[in-house]
Amino acid sequence: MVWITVVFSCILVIMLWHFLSSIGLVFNQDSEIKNIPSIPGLPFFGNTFDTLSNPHLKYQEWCQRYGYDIFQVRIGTKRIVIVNSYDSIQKLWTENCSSNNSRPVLYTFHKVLSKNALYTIGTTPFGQSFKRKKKTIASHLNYKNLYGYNELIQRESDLAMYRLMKDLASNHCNETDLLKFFQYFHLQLSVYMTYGYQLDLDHSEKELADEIIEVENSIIKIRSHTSSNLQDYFPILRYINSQNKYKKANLLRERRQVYMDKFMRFTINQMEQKKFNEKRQMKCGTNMRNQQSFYDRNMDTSLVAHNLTNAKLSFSELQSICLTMVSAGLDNTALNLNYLMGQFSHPIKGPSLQTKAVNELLKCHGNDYWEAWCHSEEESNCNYIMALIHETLRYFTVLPTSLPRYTTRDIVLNNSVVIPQGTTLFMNAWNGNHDDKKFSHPMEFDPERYLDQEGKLISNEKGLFHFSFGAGARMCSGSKLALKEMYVIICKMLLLFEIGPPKAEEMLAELDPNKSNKFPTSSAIEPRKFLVALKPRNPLFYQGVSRHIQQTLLEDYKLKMQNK
Ligand code: HEM
Repeated sequence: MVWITVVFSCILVIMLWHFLSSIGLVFNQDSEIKNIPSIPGLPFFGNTFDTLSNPHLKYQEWCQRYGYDIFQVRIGTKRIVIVNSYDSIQKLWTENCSSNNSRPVLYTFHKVLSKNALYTIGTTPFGQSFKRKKKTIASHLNYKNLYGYNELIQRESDLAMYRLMKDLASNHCNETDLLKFFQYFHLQLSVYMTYGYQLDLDHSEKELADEIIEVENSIIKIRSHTSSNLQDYFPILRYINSQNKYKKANLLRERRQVYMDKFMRFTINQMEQKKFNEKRQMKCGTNMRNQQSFYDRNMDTSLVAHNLTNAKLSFSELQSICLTMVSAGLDNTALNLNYLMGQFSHPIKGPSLQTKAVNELLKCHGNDYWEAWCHSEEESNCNYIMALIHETLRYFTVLPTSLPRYTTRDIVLNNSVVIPQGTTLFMNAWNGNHDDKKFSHPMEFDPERYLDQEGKLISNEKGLFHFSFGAGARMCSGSKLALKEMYVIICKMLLLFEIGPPKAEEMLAELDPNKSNKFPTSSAIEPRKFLVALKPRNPLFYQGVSRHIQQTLLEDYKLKMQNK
């Protein structure tokens, strides 16, 4: 009798197991890829627990411990190939760029957070829609188009600097955390470039800017490759406490929708208003142009205005591009700039870095502070500043595991190993950027590594100095904008300020990105808060800049804000 019950129970368990796996509730594990070493892990969980926090460091450790440069891990049901060394990343990402040009579709992000398929370009799987979106953003952010934004970048950076000077004066304190300041600058620029919308950061819209920064930052955390999204890898978790789990994601989506709709409505209204004004002008012969601010006159160049009238895109594709423009560089650009300010503020190495940078910058502009101030947005012609930027991007590696890739064809490595179509690849950008076969003393911050003996920026045939913007077909589309923003802001910060350490030692920047990472489970490195002390480098020039901005830009800016 007992044995009948046992057999019957076994059959029931097997049937239940079969049924649950068929609906994806239990283990439906990807099979091991042949000839690629596997890192030993636990039954059922695989390597999940080892990779929840600072995964790039774990991958680096495995690379050293097992001597494999490319290996596979298993996170729950999914196999992931991790690529670690500079050479292998370059080979896989650039030489096989048409085979690894997609992104994995993940349950939480693509099916829960991004209802209505509204996700950024960086998370869009390969296909016709992706191609249309990528082409549009690439042409908006290419050198030629960005050149047209020089005047805007000049104005916005001047106004941002003026705001900083005013804040320092009104707080009667020369110590500050610059992260928000850089985020505001990027946000104001990208919102205008996207929608022709000028955020009023001095008055009513500071809260709106803070809301955008907070929501976008929280979404980045939800998007972490593994740790916060275990339900992507363990389907059964999707059914446990699902209401609560997705509440936060849904709330963020709704909050995001509010400002995205606000900006879009604004541009559509402005375009209609413009048509109406043009008709009126034709009828009455009045010229409205003189009463318009710089921002009104140039709003036609915005991405939305341009693509609403030359529509090759669907409306949801246009929204997806807008989302990318608002969110993609907001943290990345600001965090890199802030990290460099931390390097500058360091009591030992910081002063010599700054002196060299200021001298080299002035040399490019006939040793004239004003020339350097007024022309920094036109050409990024100071090699040393460019080297500083690339070293910051390399050393800090804000996205240490980059963005995941998904293979659309088989990739054959060394004529023997096949990475099959449909495999997820992670780039260990941290390891590639700190690979001592490519970068000598990789854990030293040394901008000179990017300069040749004559002090010129080392040219790299493929423009690949590091992997901080990714590589290959899905490389960052905003890299030129990010470089330009960083260049202008670094020049202006250095011309205005000597950047020093704060009084309190505990508020000094920690320069090892891994030691200061506030969120080791997130996909981006975000250092803990630190302060820098700012002192006018050249007090006469400092006063002059303040007067110049008041006289030349503030009137126009106020006109725009009054007309809003
Ligand atoms: C310092 C600032 C930035 C860093 C470090 C950065 C980094 C990255 C990285 C690592 C990727 C993934 C690349 C790959 O898979 O190979 C990426 C993708 C992307 N980035 Fe950036 N980014 C920055 C700024 C920006 C800005 C300012 C924009 C636009 C306004 C932008 C737009 C994009 C887009 C559209 C993609 C997706 C490309 C694709 O999937 O084809 N990024 N970025």
